[in-house]
This record gives sequence, structure tokens and C-alpha cells, in this order.
Amino acid sequence: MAELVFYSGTMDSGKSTLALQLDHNHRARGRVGRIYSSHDRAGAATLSSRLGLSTPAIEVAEDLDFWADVVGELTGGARIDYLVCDEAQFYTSAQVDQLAKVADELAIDVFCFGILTDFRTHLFSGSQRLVEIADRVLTLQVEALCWCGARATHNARTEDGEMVTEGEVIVVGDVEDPDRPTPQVGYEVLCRRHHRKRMTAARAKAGALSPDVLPFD
Ligand SMILES: Nc1ncnc2c1ncn2[C@@H]1O[C@H](COP(=O)(O)OP(=O)(O)O)[C@@H](O)[C@H]1O
Ligand SMILES: Cc1cn([C@H]2C[C@H](O)[C@@H](COP(=O)(O)O)O2)c(=O)[nH]c1=O
Repeated sequence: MAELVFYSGTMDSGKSTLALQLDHNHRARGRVGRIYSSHDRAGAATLSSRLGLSTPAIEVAEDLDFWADVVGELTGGARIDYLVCDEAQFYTSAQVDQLAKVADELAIDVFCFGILTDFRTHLFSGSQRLVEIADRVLTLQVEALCWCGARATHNARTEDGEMVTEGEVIVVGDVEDPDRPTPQVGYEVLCRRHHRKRMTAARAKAGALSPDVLPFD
């Protein structure tokens, strides 16, 4: 039985790396895969990992129909054993339903990778549907860490190191270096406590450096 599997984790937890490794392992055993991604940081039609590996992919625009795409390929004589679907949080709910149909009706394994929640802590449309209908939802084992050392569970959007809570849901970007915050939109992974308090690494550092205001004897 083919499966629809959702590998989930915060930003920078190794999802794209795992997607590339999984594709490599299946290809090494003679299986034929088809790779999709959406809004990858490295550009359209690419699946890239921060470890430096990348591969061409089919760009998933809102109007891509997975069922039609896969059936078209099979009808043209291609062989497909599995799909690798990165940045699946950006897929529409209907597209995730199409992926389930591909697994069930065509016996093709579908491996999806993505973050669960956006910078406001709300589920992305694709992730919500995957949690609802995937055969398995797996959390990545390499945990990204908050600046305090706790497990990071939330993806914060930052500007100049300050967390923001308003804006477009989709803004492509990377986790920023806390020692060099950029004025552009960046991201930082935080534990829930520090996401709730909007306490980014830059803010914590500034707090630690500020002079005591209490009158000490
Ligand atoms: N210089 C490095 N050395 C070792 N591991 C690194 C390095 N840079 C990034 N990584 C690893 O790569 C992970 C990010 O991989 P990536 O697949 O791009 O993440 P995701 O797709 O989840 O955002 C980091 O969590 C870290 O474990
Ligand atoms: C939280 C959040 C993230 N994004 C974007 C930022 C990145 O381009 C991707 C996540 O990629 P990764 O491989 O998991 O690091 O998603 C966004 O558009 N909106 C958000 O709220």
C-alpha cells in the first residue's frame, strides 16, 4: 500500500536535507521519483538544503494539479514510484487531496516536507490538510533550538531582530544570524514561551546589556 507521509519540523530542522536524502536512497535502489517544491529560497523549480545540496524540482504553483500532472506523465510512458514534495505548507488543501488520490489510486508513495505553522502560529493550508489526512505525520529528530536552549517549536518573523506579527503569510526568507540581524524580513525559531513574549535573540541580548535601572546601594 502506498502512503502519504508528512515530515514536519520548524524552519532549519533539516526537512529539505531529509527530502534529498530520501530521494537519494530510493533512487539508489532503482526507484523513480518526481520532485516538487514551492517558493524555495534558492529560486523557483528548485529543492535546496542549507547543507549545500540542491536538485531541480517542479514548481508547485496554485494552479498545479498533482493528479493531472502525474497521470499525464504515466500516460506518456514515464514510470513514477514516489513523489517528494517540499515546502508542502504552501500547497492548497485541494492539492493535498490530489496527493492523497495519487497515493491511493496509483499506488505511488508521497513524501511531503514542510513547516506546520506560520509566523502568527496558525497552521498553513497545506500543513493543516496533511495533518488531517496523511497516513503518518512525523516530527524531525534534529531539533532546532531557541536562543535559550529549549526546543524551538515556533517560527518567528523578524525585522531588525524584532519579532513582527502582521504581514503577508508567504514571505520567502531565511533564519537570520542573531549576531548580524538584517533590516529585511528574516526568521528565527523560538520556544513557545519566548514566541509568546516576542523575545528574540537580539532582544534578549539587548536586555542583558542594558544598565540596571534600580538604585542599588
Ligand atoms: N554548517 C553546518 N554544519 C552542519 N550542519 C549544518 C550546517 N548548516 C546547517 N546545518 C544543518 O542543516 C539544517 C538545516 O537544513 P535544511 O534542510 O535546510 O532545513 P529545513 O529544510 O528544515 O529548513 C540545520 O538544522 C542544521 O542541522
Ligand atoms: C514561518 C513562515 C515561513 N515562511 C517561509 C520562509 C521560508 O522561505 C519557508 C520555510 O522554509 P524552510 O525550508 O522550512 O526553512 O517558508 C513564510 O512564508 N511564512 C511564514 O509565516
